[in-house]
Amino acid sequence: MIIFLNPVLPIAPSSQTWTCDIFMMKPLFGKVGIFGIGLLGGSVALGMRERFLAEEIHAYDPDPGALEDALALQVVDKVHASLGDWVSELDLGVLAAPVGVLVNEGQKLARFSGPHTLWTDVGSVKGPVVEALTGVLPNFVGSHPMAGSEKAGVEAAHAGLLQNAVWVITPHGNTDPTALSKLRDLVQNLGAYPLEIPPALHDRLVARISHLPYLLAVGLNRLVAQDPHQDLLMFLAAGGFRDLTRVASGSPRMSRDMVVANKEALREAIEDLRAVMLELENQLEAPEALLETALEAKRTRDSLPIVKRSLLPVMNELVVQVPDKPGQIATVSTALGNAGVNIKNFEVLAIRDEGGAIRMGFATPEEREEARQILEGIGYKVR
Ligand SMILES: NC(=O)C1=CN([C@@H]2O[C@H](COP(=O)(O)OP(=O)(O)OC[C@H]3O[C@@H](n4cnc5c(N)ncnc54)[C@H](O)[C@@H]3O)[C@@H](O)[C@H]2O)C=CC1
Ligand SMILES: O=C(O)C(=O)Cc1ccc(O)cc1
Repeated sequence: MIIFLNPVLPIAPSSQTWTCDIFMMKPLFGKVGIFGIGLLGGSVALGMRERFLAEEIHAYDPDPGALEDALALQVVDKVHASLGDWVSELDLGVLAAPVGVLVNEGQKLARFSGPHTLWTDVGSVKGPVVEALTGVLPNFVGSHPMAGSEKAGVEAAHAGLLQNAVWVITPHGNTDPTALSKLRDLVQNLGAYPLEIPPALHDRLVARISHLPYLLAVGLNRLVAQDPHQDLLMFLAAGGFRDLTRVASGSPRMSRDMVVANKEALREAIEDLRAVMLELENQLEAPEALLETALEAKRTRDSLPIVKRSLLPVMNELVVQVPDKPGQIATVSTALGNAGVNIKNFEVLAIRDEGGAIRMGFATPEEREEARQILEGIGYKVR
Protein backbone atom coordinates (compact mmCIF):
# COMPACT_ATOMS: atom_id res chain seq x y z
CA MET A 1 0.00 0.00 0.00
CA ILE A 2 1.32 3.44 -0.90
CA ILE A 3 0.05 6.48 0.95
CA PHE A 4 0.99 9.90 -0.44
CA LEU A 5 0.37 12.81 1.89
CA ASN A 6 0.40 16.48 1.05
CA PRO A 7 2.89 18.49 3.03
CA VAL A 8 1.62 20.94 5.58
CA LEU A 9 4.09 23.76 5.23
CA PRO A 10 4.26 26.04 8.25
CA ILE A 11 3.39 29.04 6.12
CA ALA A 12 1.52 31.85 7.85
CA PRO A 13 -2.08 32.53 7.00
CA SER A 14 -2.77 35.78 5.11
CA SER A 15 -1.85 39.03 6.88
CA GLN A 16 -5.50 39.70 7.71
CA THR A 17 -5.94 36.52 9.71
CA TRP A 18 -2.42 36.24 11.21
CA THR A 19 -2.26 36.82 14.96
CA CYS A 20 0.51 36.61 17.55
CA ASP A 21 -1.12 33.46 18.98
CA ILE A 22 1.09 31.31 16.77
CA PHE A 23 4.11 32.63 18.68
CA MET A 24 2.84 30.56 21.62
CA MET A 25 3.17 27.24 19.75
CA LYS A 26 5.76 24.84 21.16
CA PRO A 27 8.34 23.25 18.87
CA LEU A 28 7.55 19.72 17.75
CA PHE A 29 10.54 18.27 19.65
CA GLY A 30 12.63 19.20 22.69
CA LYS A 31 16.12 17.66 22.43
CA VAL A 32 17.08 16.20 19.07
CA GLY A 33 20.18 14.10 18.35
CA ILE A 34 21.73 13.67 14.91
CA PHE A 35 24.06 10.68 14.61
CA GLY A 36 26.38 11.39 11.66
CA ILE A 37 26.52 15.12 10.97
CA GLY A 38 27.27 15.12 7.24
CA LEU A 39 25.25 16.27 4.21
CA LEU A 40 21.96 14.63 5.23
CA GLY A 41 22.31 14.92 9.01
CA GLY A 42 23.33 18.57 8.67
CA SER A 43 20.43 19.33 6.33
CA VAL A 44 17.92 17.77 8.74
CA ALA A 45 19.42 19.83 11.59
CA LEU A 46 19.30 23.05 9.56
CA GLY A 47 15.73 22.36 8.40
CA MET A 48 14.66 21.83 12.02
CA ARG A 49 16.51 24.93 13.15
CA GLU A 50 15.12 27.12 10.43
CA ARG A 51 11.56 26.04 11.15
CA PHE A 52 12.01 26.00 14.95
CA LEU A 53 11.06 22.35 15.21
CA ALA A 54 13.52 21.63 18.04
CA GLU A 55 14.52 23.30 21.28
CA GLU A 56 18.09 22.01 21.15
CA ILE A 57 19.99 20.01 18.56
CA HIS A 58 22.87 17.70 19.51
CA ALA A 59 25.22 15.88 17.15
CA TYR A 60 27.39 12.80 17.48
CA ASP A 61 30.04 11.92 14.90
CA PRO A 62 33.25 9.87 15.16
CA ASP A 63 34.98 12.48 12.98
CA PRO A 64 36.10 15.40 15.21
CA GLY A 65 36.38 17.63 12.11
CA ALA A 66 32.69 17.10 11.31
CA LEU A 67 31.74 18.08 14.88
CA GLU A 68 33.96 21.14 14.74
CA ASP A 69 32.43 22.26 11.43
CA ALA A 70 28.87 21.61 12.66
CA LEU A 71 29.44 23.89 15.65
CA ALA A 72 31.30 26.56 13.71
CA LEU A 73 28.55 26.68 11.07
CA GLN A 74 25.89 26.79 13.82
CA VAL A 75 24.20 23.73 12.40
CA VAL A 76 23.76 22.27 15.91
CA ASP A 77 23.86 23.53 19.51
CA LYS A 78 25.99 20.82 21.14
CA VAL A 79 28.36 18.12 19.92
CA HIS A 80 29.47 14.80 21.43
CA ALA A 81 32.47 12.67 20.54
CA SER A 82 30.97 9.65 22.31
CA LEU A 83 27.62 8.12 23.14
CA GLY A 84 26.49 8.46 26.75
CA ASP A 85 23.71 9.44 29.15
CA TRP A 86 22.85 12.49 27.02
CA VAL A 87 21.24 10.10 24.50
CA SER A 88 18.54 9.08 27.01
CA GLU A 89 17.24 12.68 27.13
CA LEU A 90 16.48 12.92 23.41
CA ASP A 91 12.93 13.27 22.11
CA LEU A 92 14.09 12.50 18.57
CA GLY A 93 17.16 10.65 17.28
CA VAL A 94 18.10 10.67 13.58
CA LEU A 95 20.65 8.17 12.28
CA ALA A 96 22.42 9.84 9.36
CA ALA A 97 25.62 7.79 9.18
CA PRO A 98 26.73 5.77 6.11
CA VAL A 99 24.39 2.86 5.30
CA GLY A 100 27.04 0.27 6.17
CA VAL A 101 27.17 1.28 9.86
CA LEU A 102 23.50 2.07 10.52
CA VAL A 103 22.54 -1.31 12.00
CA ASN A 104 25.57 -1.48 14.28
CA GLU A 105 25.14 2.18 15.31
CA GLY A 106 21.43 1.67 16.01
CA GLN A 107 22.12 -1.40 18.14
CA LYS A 108 24.67 0.55 20.18
CA LEU A 109 22.24 3.44 20.62
CA ALA A 110 19.55 1.07 21.91
CA ARG A 111 21.66 0.66 25.07
CA PHE A 112 21.50 4.41 25.77
CA SER A 113 18.04 5.36 24.51
CA GLY A 114 15.18 6.42 26.78
CA PRO A 115 11.81 4.69 26.22
CA HIS A 116 10.12 7.83 24.85
CA THR A 117 12.63 8.75 22.10
CA LEU A 118 11.37 8.63 18.50
CA TRP A 119 14.08 7.14 16.27
CA THR A 120 14.47 7.24 12.53
CA ASP A 121 17.26 6.92 9.97
CA VAL A 122 17.81 8.52 6.57
CA GLY A 123 19.72 5.62 4.98
CA SER A 124 19.34 4.91 1.26
CA VAL A 125 18.54 1.20 1.83
CA LYS A 126 15.73 0.20 4.16
CA GLY A 127 15.15 -3.59 4.33
CA PRO A 128 18.11 -4.65 6.51
CA VAL A 129 17.99 -1.52 8.71
CA VAL A 130 14.24 -1.72 9.41
CA GLU A 131 14.48 -5.46 10.04
CA ALA A 132 17.36 -5.08 12.50
CA LEU A 133 16.22 -1.99 14.40
CA THR A 134 12.42 -2.29 14.68
CA GLY A 135 11.68 -3.32 18.26
CA VAL A 136 15.36 -2.87 19.19
CA LEU A 137 15.54 0.93 19.15
CA PRO A 138 12.37 2.19 20.85
CA ASN A 139 9.81 3.79 18.51
CA PHE A 140 11.99 3.21 15.44
CA VAL A 141 10.53 4.03 12.02
CA GLY A 142 12.83 3.85 8.98
CA SER A 143 12.84 6.61 6.39
CA HIS A 144 14.69 7.91 3.33
CA PRO A 145 14.55 11.44 1.97
CA MET A 146 14.84 11.23 -1.82
CA ALA A 147 17.08 14.25 -1.96
CA GLY A 148 20.79 14.61 -2.08
CA SER A 149 23.63 16.02 -4.03
CA GLU A 150 27.03 15.06 -5.32
CA LYS A 151 28.59 16.78 -2.31
CA ALA A 152 29.36 15.28 1.09
CA GLY A 153 29.90 16.67 4.57
CA VAL A 154 28.20 19.17 6.82
CA GLU A 155 29.61 22.16 4.94
CA ALA A 156 27.43 21.16 1.96
CA ALA A 157 24.30 20.80 4.13
CA HIS A 158 21.37 23.18 3.67
CA ALA A 159 17.73 23.23 4.73
CA GLY A 160 16.52 23.67 1.14
CA LEU A 161 17.80 20.16 0.28
CA LEU A 162 14.76 18.60 1.93
CA GLN A 163 12.20 21.17 0.89
CA ASN A 164 9.58 19.69 -1.46
CA ALA A 165 11.51 16.40 -1.53
CA VAL A 166 9.67 13.10 -1.49
CA TRP A 167 10.58 11.52 1.87
CA VAL A 168 9.88 7.79 1.97
CA ILE A 169 8.73 6.33 5.31
CA THR A 170 8.97 2.54 5.55
CA PRO A 171 6.69 1.15 8.26
CA HIS A 172 7.13 -2.47 9.32
CA GLY A 173 4.42 -4.81 10.67
CA ASN A 174 5.53 -3.94 14.22
CA THR A 175 5.89 -0.19 13.75
CA ASP A 176 4.23 1.79 16.52
CA PRO A 177 1.40 3.91 14.99
CA THR A 178 2.12 6.89 17.28
CA ALA A 179 5.78 6.89 16.26
CA LEU A 180 4.75 6.68 12.60
CA SER A 181 2.41 9.61 12.97
CA LYS A 182 5.09 11.72 14.74
CA LEU A 183 7.58 11.00 11.96
CA ARG A 184 4.99 12.02 9.36
CA ASP A 185 4.53 15.30 11.26
CA LEU A 186 8.28 15.90 11.26
CA VAL A 187 8.59 15.27 7.51
CA GLN A 188 5.66 17.56 6.71
CA ASN A 189 6.96 20.28 9.00
CA LEU A 190 10.31 20.10 7.22
CA GLY A 191 8.42 20.92 4.01
CA ALA A 192 8.83 17.46 2.45
CA TYR A 193 6.25 14.96 1.14
CA PRO A 194 5.91 11.77 3.22
CA LEU A 195 5.33 8.68 1.08
CA GLU A 196 4.76 5.36 2.85
CA ILE A 197 6.17 2.27 1.13
CA PRO A 198 7.07 -1.14 2.64
CA PRO A 199 10.88 -1.54 3.08
CA ALA A 200 11.36 -4.33 0.50
CA LEU A 201 9.41 -2.48 -2.19
CA HIS A 202 11.38 0.70 -1.40
CA ASP A 203 14.64 -1.19 -1.96
CA ARG A 204 13.43 -2.66 -5.27
CA LEU A 205 12.34 0.77 -6.52
CA VAL A 206 15.45 2.71 -5.47
CA ALA A 207 17.62 -0.02 -7.03
CA ARG A 208 16.12 1.06 -10.36
CA ILE A 209 15.74 4.80 -9.92
CA SER A 210 18.86 5.61 -7.89
CA HIS A 211 21.33 2.75 -7.42
CA LEU A 212 21.42 1.44 -11.00
CA PRO A 213 21.85 5.00 -12.38
CA TYR A 214 24.78 5.39 -9.96
CA LEU A 215 26.45 2.17 -11.19
CA LEU A 216 25.84 3.24 -14.79
CA ALA A 217 27.52 6.58 -14.10
CA VAL A 218 30.49 4.69 -12.63
CA GLY A 219 30.54 2.33 -15.61
CA LEU A 220 30.45 5.12 -18.21
CA ASN A 221 33.35 6.87 -16.48
CA ARG A 222 35.25 3.59 -16.37
CA LEU A 223 34.90 3.27 -20.16
CA VAL A 224 36.51 6.70 -20.48
CA ALA A 225 39.23 6.01 -17.91
CA GLN A 226 40.24 2.76 -19.64
CA ASP A 227 40.27 4.14 -23.16
CA PRO A 228 43.66 4.75 -24.83
CA HIS A 229 42.23 8.13 -25.95
CA GLN A 230 41.06 9.15 -22.50
CA ASP A 231 42.43 12.71 -22.90
CA LEU A 232 40.53 13.26 -26.13
CA LEU A 233 37.33 11.79 -24.70
CA MET A 234 37.53 14.20 -21.77
CA PHE A 235 37.69 17.10 -24.21
CA LEU A 236 34.77 15.81 -26.23
CA ALA A 237 32.47 15.13 -23.24
CA ALA A 238 29.49 17.42 -23.75
CA GLY A 239 26.28 18.01 -21.75
CA GLY A 240 24.87 14.50 -22.29
CA PHE A 241 27.81 12.71 -20.70
CA ARG A 242 27.96 15.23 -17.89
CA ASP A 243 24.20 15.03 -17.13
CA LEU A 244 24.20 11.26 -17.21
CA THR A 245 27.23 10.82 -14.96
CA ARG A 246 26.76 13.63 -12.38
CA VAL A 247 26.06 11.23 -9.53
CA ALA A 248 29.51 9.62 -9.94
CA SER A 249 30.89 12.85 -8.41
CA GLY A 250 29.24 12.05 -5.07
CA SER A 251 30.96 10.53 -2.07
CA PRO A 252 32.37 7.19 -3.36
CA ARG A 253 32.20 5.61 0.11
CA MET A 254 28.61 6.64 0.75
CA SER A 255 27.56 5.36 -2.68
CA ARG A 256 29.61 2.16 -2.43
CA ASP A 257 27.93 1.38 0.90
CA MET A 258 24.53 2.16 -0.62
CA VAL A 259 24.81 -0.20 -3.61
CA VAL A 260 26.41 -3.02 -1.64
CA ALA A 261 23.65 -2.88 0.98
CA ASN A 262 21.04 -3.26 -1.78
CA LYS A 263 22.87 -5.86 -3.84
CA GLU A 264 20.00 -8.35 -4.23
CA ALA A 265 17.54 -5.82 -5.66
CA LEU A 266 20.34 -4.25 -7.68
CA ARG A 267 21.33 -7.58 -9.26
CA GLU A 268 17.76 -7.99 -10.54
CA ALA A 269 17.78 -4.45 -11.94
CA ILE A 270 21.17 -5.06 -13.65
CA GLU A 271 19.80 -8.27 -15.15
CA ASP A 272 16.80 -6.41 -16.57
CA LEU A 273 19.03 -3.65 -17.93
CA ARG A 274 21.26 -6.26 -19.62
CA ALA A 275 18.18 -7.57 -21.45
CA VAL A 276 17.19 -4.05 -22.45
CA MET A 277 20.71 -3.26 -23.72
CA LEU A 278 20.68 -6.44 -25.78
CA GLU A 279 17.31 -5.43 -27.23
CA LEU A 280 18.69 -1.98 -28.07
CA GLU A 281 21.76 -3.52 -29.68
CA ASN A 282 19.51 -5.67 -31.86
CA GLN A 283 17.35 -2.67 -32.71
CA LEU A 284 20.39 -1.02 -34.32
CA GLU A 285 19.50 -3.30 -37.24
CA ALA A 286 15.79 -2.37 -36.96
CA PRO A 287 15.61 1.45 -37.04
CA GLU A 288 11.79 1.60 -36.94
CA ALA A 289 11.70 -0.49 -33.76
CA LEU A 290 14.49 1.64 -32.29
CA LEU A 291 12.49 4.78 -33.08
CA GLU A 292 9.49 3.34 -31.19
CA THR A 293 11.72 2.60 -28.18
CA ALA A 294 13.26 6.07 -28.35
CA LEU A 295 9.80 7.69 -28.54
CA GLU A 296 8.70 5.71 -25.50
CA ALA A 297 11.85 6.85 -23.66
CA LYS A 298 11.12 10.48 -24.52
CA ARG A 299 7.51 10.15 -23.30
CA THR A 300 8.68 8.61 -20.02
CA ARG A 301 11.45 11.15 -19.44
CA ASP A 302 9.25 14.12 -20.37
CA SER A 303 6.54 13.07 -17.95
CA LEU A 304 8.80 12.97 -14.88
CA PRO A 305 7.19 15.35 -12.39
CA ILE A 306 8.92 18.69 -12.04
CA VAL A 307 10.15 19.07 -8.48
CA LYS A 308 9.97 22.62 -7.28
CA ARG A 309 12.83 22.79 -4.79
CA SER A 310 11.90 26.00 -3.03
CA LEU A 311 10.00 29.18 -3.70
CA LEU A 312 13.21 31.10 -4.19
CA PRO A 313 16.82 30.00 -4.54
CA VAL A 314 17.93 29.10 -1.04
CA MET A 315 20.98 31.35 -1.36
CA ASN A 316 18.83 34.50 -1.40
CA GLU A 317 16.88 33.74 1.74
CA LEU A 318 17.22 35.28 5.20
CA VAL A 319 15.68 34.06 8.42
CA VAL A 320 15.09 36.77 11.04
CA GLN A 321 14.36 35.95 14.67
CA VAL A 322 11.63 38.19 16.07
CA PRO A 323 10.48 38.58 19.67
CA ASP A 324 6.85 37.98 20.63
CA LYS A 325 5.88 41.68 20.56
CA PRO A 326 3.33 43.59 18.50
CA GLY A 327 4.49 45.35 15.32
CA GLN A 328 7.45 43.11 14.43
CA ILE A 329 6.35 42.42 10.86
CA ALA A 330 5.76 46.13 10.30
CA THR A 331 9.18 47.07 11.79
CA VAL A 332 11.06 44.57 9.61
CA SER A 333 9.24 45.37 6.38
CA THR A 334 9.34 49.16 6.95
CA ALA A 335 13.09 49.13 7.62
CA LEU A 336 13.72 47.29 4.35
CA GLY A 337 11.12 49.31 2.41
CA ASN A 338 12.67 52.62 3.56
CA ALA A 339 16.04 51.44 2.22
CA GLY A 340 14.48 50.46 -1.13
CA VAL A 341 15.09 46.72 -0.59
CA ASN A 342 12.35 44.69 -2.27
CA ILE A 343 11.09 41.60 -0.41
CA LYS A 344 10.18 38.97 -3.01
CA ASN A 345 8.83 36.36 -0.62
CA PHE A 346 7.69 36.57 2.98
CA GLU A 347 6.86 33.62 5.20
CA VAL A 348 6.23 33.26 8.94
CA LEU A 349 7.93 30.08 10.14
CA ALA A 350 7.04 27.79 13.04
CA ILE A 351 7.33 29.50 16.34
CA ARG A 352 8.69 28.88 19.81
CA ASP A 353 7.58 30.26 23.19
CA GLU A 354 10.02 33.14 23.29
CA GLY A 355 9.35 34.42 19.79
CA GLY A 356 9.22 33.50 16.16
CA ALA A 357 10.98 33.80 12.86
CA ILE A 358 10.31 35.32 9.48
CA ARG A 359 11.84 33.97 6.30
CA MET A 360 12.30 36.43 3.46
CA GLY A 361 13.45 35.94 -0.10
CA PHE A 362 15.33 38.48 -2.21
CA ALA A 363 16.00 38.62 -5.93
CA THR A 364 19.80 38.78 -5.63
CA PRO A 365 22.48 37.82 -3.09
CA GLU A 366 23.46 41.52 -2.93
CA GLU A 367 19.94 42.54 -1.85
CA ARG A 368 19.92 39.79 0.72
CA GLU A 369 23.24 41.06 2.12
CA GLU A 370 21.90 44.61 2.27
CA ALA A 371 18.79 43.37 4.09
CA ARG A 372 20.95 41.45 6.56
CA GLN A 373 22.99 44.57 7.38
CA ILE A 374 19.89 46.73 7.83
CA LEU A 375 18.15 44.22 10.11
CA GLU A 376 21.27 43.50 12.17
CA GLY A 377 21.74 47.27 12.41
CA ILE A 378 18.39 47.61 14.19
CA GLY A 379 19.14 44.73 16.54
CA TYR A 380 17.64 41.63 14.90
CA LYS A 381 19.36 38.24 14.84
CA VAL A 382 19.61 37.13 11.23
CA ARG A 383 20.70 33.88 9.58
N1 LIG B 1 24.20 11.87 -0.08
C1 LIG B 1 22.97 11.73 -0.51
O1 LIG B 1 22.65 12.26 -1.58
C2 LIG B 1 21.97 10.96 0.31
C3 LIG B 1 22.37 10.16 1.36
N2 LIG B 1 21.44 9.47 2.09
C4 LIG B 1 21.87 8.64 3.21
O2 LIG B 1 22.23 9.49 4.27
C5 LIG B 1 23.24 8.90 5.06
C6 LIG B 1 24.37 9.90 5.21
O3 LIG B 1 24.88 10.23 3.95
P1 LIG B 1 25.57 11.63 3.67
O4 LIG B 1 25.06 12.65 4.61
O5 LIG B 1 25.49 11.86 2.23
O6 LIG B 1 27.07 11.28 4.02
P2 LIG B 1 28.24 12.24 4.57
O7 LIG B 1 29.50 11.56 4.23
O8 LIG B 1 28.04 13.65 4.13
O9 LIG B 1 27.99 12.18 6.16
C7 LIG B 1 28.08 11.00 6.90
C8 LIG B 1 28.58 11.35 8.30
O10 LIG B 1 28.47 10.17 9.12
C9 LIG B 1 29.63 10.10 9.93
N3 LIG B 1 29.82 8.74 10.42
C10 LIG B 1 30.63 7.77 9.93
N4 LIG B 1 30.54 6.66 10.70
C11 LIG B 1 29.66 6.95 11.70
C12 LIG B 1 29.15 6.24 12.80
N5 LIG B 1 29.52 4.99 13.05
N6 LIG B 1 28.26 6.86 13.62
C13 LIG B 1 27.86 8.13 13.39
N7 LIG B 1 28.33 8.86 12.36
C14 LIG B 1 29.19 8.28 11.52
C15 LIG B 1 30.74 10.62 9.05
O11 LIG B 1 31.87 11.04 9.82
C16 LIG B 1 30.03 11.77 8.33
O12 LIG B 1 30.18 12.98 9.05
C17 LIG B 1 23.65 7.61 4.37
O13 LIG B 1 23.06 6.54 5.04
C18 LIG B 1 23.08 7.77 2.96
O14 LIG B 1 22.71 6.52 2.42
C19 LIG B 1 20.10 9.59 1.86
C20 LIG B 1 19.65 10.40 0.85
C21 LIG B 1 20.56 11.11 -0.02
O1 LIG C 1 22.04 13.80 -6.61
C1 LIG C 1 21.06 13.14 -6.96
O2 LIG C 1 20.36 13.45 -7.91
C2 LIG C 1 20.69 11.97 -6.20
O3 LIG C 1 19.93 11.18 -6.68
C3 LIG C 1 21.29 11.85 -4.85
C4 LIG C 1 20.80 10.77 -3.95
C5 LIG C 1 21.73 9.87 -3.48
C6 LIG C 1 21.34 8.88 -2.60
C7 LIG C 1 20.02 8.80 -2.20
O4 LIG C 1 19.67 7.84 -1.35
C8 LIG C 1 19.07 9.68 -2.66
C9 LIG C 1 19.47 10.70 -3.55
